[in-house]
Amino acid sequence: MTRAVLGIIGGSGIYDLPGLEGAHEEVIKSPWGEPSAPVRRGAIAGLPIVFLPRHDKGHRLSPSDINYRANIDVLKRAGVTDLISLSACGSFKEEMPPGTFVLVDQFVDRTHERESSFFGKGCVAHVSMAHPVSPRLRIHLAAAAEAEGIAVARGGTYVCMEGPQFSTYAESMTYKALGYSVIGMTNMPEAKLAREAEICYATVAMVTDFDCWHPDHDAVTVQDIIRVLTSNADKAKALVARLAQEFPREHEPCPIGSDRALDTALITAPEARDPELLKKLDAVAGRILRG
Ligand SMILES: CSC[C@H]1O[C@H](OP(=O)(O)O)[C@H](O)[C@@H]1O
Ligand SMILES: Nc1ncnc2[nH]cnc12
Repeated sequence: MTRAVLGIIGGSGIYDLPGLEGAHEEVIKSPWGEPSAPVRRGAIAGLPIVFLPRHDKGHRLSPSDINYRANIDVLKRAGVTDLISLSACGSFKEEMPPGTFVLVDQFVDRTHERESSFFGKGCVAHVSMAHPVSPRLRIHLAAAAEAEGIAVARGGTYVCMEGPQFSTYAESMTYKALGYSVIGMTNMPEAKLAREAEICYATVAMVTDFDCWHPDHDAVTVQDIIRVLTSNADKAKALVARLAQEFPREHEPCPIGSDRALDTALITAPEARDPELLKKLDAVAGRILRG
């Protein structure tokens, strides 16, 4: 049995997690470079929690400047088994207005300027991303949201754009026509890297705006987003507190195998592997490489 450690990545408006018992900062070194910030470790209702603000305090980092590999690597080193991303997003659905928390179950990756894999030359791996979100985490999140009286949508597709500019009207209309639910700039490659690191991942996509497609709403601005962020952030913190109270203390095996994703992914023959890359993979792929 593995002890559950819940990781929380705070997005826009969530730079701290108040209420962490015994909270302390920990600087964790990563061979993948600088993470966004030191992690903040503590507990809620006795459940170990590791918090990382992806834009750092003061929102210093833009989505394209975040070192997603270092972030996931340090969370893995910190022992995180289950990871929740708290993210602001725009909505393409009338029935998902600002204030709605969308428990997305799919992602579309339209980013193009980010390192999106731990693997590559000297150790090639292809993990499945067919089902990118842990169904178990979504169930726990839905129960916690219900208990807190938070309006949730159970399922939806999050399209991740590169940014930092918001979408054009044509892009927004296209995403809407394609049936996507929400848009943001950060959950890819984060979700892919979590899968490679065998960490179960789920997103709470917290709607702040209708992007720019809605005939009755102006095109989104950061000022509009900030107005909604504060109340979303308060609800998110209540959600996390409730989730932690109810969360199983032993990591539950993932029904879709997110926590064993590398069992079927490595293709490079042992004798063709690059020792330098293997060293960097010590945390992410240690389970499978050490055998
Ligand atoms: C401040 S609006 C745009 C910004 O907000 C979202 O960030 P996060 O996912 O970290 O909450 C969105 O992805 C953009 O990065
Ligand atoms: N409309 C939008 N597009 C991209 N990222 C966002 N984050 C919050 N709202 C957004």
